[in-house]
Amino acid sequence: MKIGFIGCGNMGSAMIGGILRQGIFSKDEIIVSNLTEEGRERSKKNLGVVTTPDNNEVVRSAKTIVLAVKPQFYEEVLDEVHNSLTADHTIIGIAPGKTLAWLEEKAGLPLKVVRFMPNTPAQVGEGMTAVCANERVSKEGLDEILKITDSFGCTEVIPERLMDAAGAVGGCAPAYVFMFIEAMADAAVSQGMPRKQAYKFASQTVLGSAKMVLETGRHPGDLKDMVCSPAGTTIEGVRTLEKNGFRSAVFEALTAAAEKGKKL
Ligand SMILES: NC(=O)C1=CN([C@@H]2O[C@H](COP(=O)(O)OP(=O)(O)OC[C@H]3O[C@@H](n4cnc5c(N)ncnc54)[C@H](O)[C@@H]3O)[C@@H](O)[C@H]2O)C=CC1
Ligand SMILES: O=C(O)[C@@H]1CCC=N1
Repeated sequence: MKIGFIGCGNMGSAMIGGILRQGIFSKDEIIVSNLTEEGRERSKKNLGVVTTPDNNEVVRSAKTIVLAVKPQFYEEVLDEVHNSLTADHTIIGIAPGKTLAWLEEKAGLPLKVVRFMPNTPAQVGEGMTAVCANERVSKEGLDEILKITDSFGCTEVIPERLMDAAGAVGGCAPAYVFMFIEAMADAAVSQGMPRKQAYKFASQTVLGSAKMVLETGRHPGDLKDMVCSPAGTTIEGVRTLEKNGFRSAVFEALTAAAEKGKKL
């Protein structure tokens, strides 16, 4: 086995999907544990990977271990497996608030520790993942790890102090974007557009706008100005968004998410 996942729900399966698609590891090089029979069956059926109910089996079988359970279960999982961990293991935490130092302390021995902050667009190969690692991870070791995150989208290596910011603008933000898409589509439906078509318009518009920011390198405000004709329709919408505190609402939402990350 090349890599093991303890827990495999939304985020674990999104990451494994990318790893398999890019051929980083094959199905029989990935072992996944899950508490529930249903979860194991889902991983077997959708991903074709090896599954087990035993978290220790994952640690005994693979040297790179991703902790893909909810943050609340990190401590009990590390308690459960710490006797199977060795100095040759690399553990990868993907939960907000679980720092490199905390993970190493709970693992109970000096070992290589990495943090990812991925997001669910990994499922379609368009993830945005932040990565940081402790000093035991060599440059070559980090390069191997980055091949994994690159398989499901873009990666940025960042200092650990920025992980909560990355959690807000990367990990959590798809939820806010989906809310924005849903709200735009609702408005189009209220104007008479069929629901399915409204989702297509809203989603493709978000995708295209994001692509413009990435590909032109132009300031988002500049790109916004390009859309706003004098005395036109768009600027009326901009006025309404400003009146309703759109930017401030987004600012506060990401700040709340980042602050929560610091407390977990
Ligand atoms: N969902 C998201 O958008 C993102 C999630 N994350 C982080 O990823 C981690 C996983 O989140 P999700 O995939 O959303 O959760 P999830 O609930 O979809 O998946 C967790 C899986 O772990 C299994 N599990 C629970 N306790 C277990 C145990 N003791 N041993 C083995 N398996 C166990 C559950 O049955 C479930 O299938 C969390 O720490 C979360 O903070 C990070 C970035 C984005
Ligand atoms: O809400 C959460 O805890 C996870 C972390 C980042 C996105 N989802």
